[in-house]
Amino acid sequence: MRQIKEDAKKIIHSSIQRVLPDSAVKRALEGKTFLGKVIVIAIGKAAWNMANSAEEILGNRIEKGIVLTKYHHAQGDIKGFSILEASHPLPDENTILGTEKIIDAVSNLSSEDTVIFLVSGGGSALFEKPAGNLDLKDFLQITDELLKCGADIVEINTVRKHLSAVKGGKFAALCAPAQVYTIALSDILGDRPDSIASGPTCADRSTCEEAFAIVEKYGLTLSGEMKKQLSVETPKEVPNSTMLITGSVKELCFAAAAEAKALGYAPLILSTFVDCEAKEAGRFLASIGKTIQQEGFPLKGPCAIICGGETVVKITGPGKGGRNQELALSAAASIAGMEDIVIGAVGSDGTDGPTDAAGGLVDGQTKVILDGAGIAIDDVLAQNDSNRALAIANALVVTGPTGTNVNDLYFLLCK
Ligand SMILES: Nc1ncnc2c1ncn2[C@@H]1O[C@H](COP(=O)(O)OP(=O)(O)OP(=O)(O)O)[C@@H](O)[C@H]1O
Ligand SMILES: O=C(O)[C@H](O)CO
Repeated sequence: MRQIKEDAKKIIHSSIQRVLPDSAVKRALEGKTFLGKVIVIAIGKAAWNMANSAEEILGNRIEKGIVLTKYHHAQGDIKGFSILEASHPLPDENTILGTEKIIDAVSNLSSEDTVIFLVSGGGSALFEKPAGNLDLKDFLQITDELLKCGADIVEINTVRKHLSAVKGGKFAALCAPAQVYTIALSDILGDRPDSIASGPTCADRSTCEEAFAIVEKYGLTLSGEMKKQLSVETPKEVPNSTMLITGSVKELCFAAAAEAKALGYAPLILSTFVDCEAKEAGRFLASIGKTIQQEGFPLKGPCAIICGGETVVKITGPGKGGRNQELALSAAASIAGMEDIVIGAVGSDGTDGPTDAAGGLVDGQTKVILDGAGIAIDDVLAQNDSNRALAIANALVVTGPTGTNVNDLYFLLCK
């Protein structure tokens, strides 16, 4: 059992290392020529790594650079860059201050100048200036409601784009007449460009009508000013902007499969679009493990079933946890007592919900340990308290900020 867990840890570590954005950003910039001034703006959880790679390629060509990332995600100074940090997943004053500095840096440019925009997931919370007369308080309220209601990220961002002065293509308009070249690391299933960090430089495909439908679907609270801003349509064309997507959950799954194979497990990538409730995904993955061990298909052990995605959680309790921890804990209930099986769920960014863990790694003993401690998994899930339970069962995965952000990896290893 110990070996299979060690193998699972290697798969987590190696797959995340292989999807760091560094070499992809370098490839995207190598050999490119820019006429006028070059301003580099990097936002999101992977902003520091992306900016650092841009600096290695462009060096003194960069007139000004700004990184705006999550607290504790910057890894030091980068020559020519201001390094700013702010709160995630809920914005704070530093979000708005940082965003204003970025707007200043791209104001008064000419049509010969270029803004290189390096964008990664987390950018929606980190890069924000409220539209119209909205303020930070309004954003805290609506973001909190959106994150707790069970809406998926495309829905969440449809609402945020209409309330923001920089999302949904509006940042590209602020850069005009300069050209904007966006290099994006995708944490959106299917890589819809205008949803990645709410598409600050993309023509927005979402509409006011869709935003109001989401408000109604989840019963969100709107002030008068929010209703007014939600009725203002986002740009449907951004002629000064081009975009390249350099990485996504697909690469994370391929990397996990390669490492599993190297460790002697026959890999099968089952889905890169898992978007159901976290606890349902956990039970489903466990059911595949049972099928393998009892029926011998779709693979015979040793094998690895690999999925990527972003599940949702409807927060109903006061506990502490995250999507991946909830998935892993739910899987633990279903594989209780089984041998030679582990199930892992991790966020590639290294943070799962408002916790210090990246996710969970469980086996047949996890529930046994929790039973022994008098902890019932169903109660924990009802309280959304997966972090505490997995800590007690020694089943947390802790990586710290990884420097990348391409959704979540779910896998099972079976012998
Ligand atoms: N107690 C909890 N249990 C389970 N999930 C939680 C809990 N508290 C918050 N969450 C979930 O955590 C998510 C936010 O945290 P996280 O940073 O992991 O999201 P993210 O998708 O990586 O963010 P981004 O897309 O902006 O990079 C929300 O979807 C929220 O539903
Ligand atoms: O920041 C965001 O909006 C999410 O991470 C999706 O990119």
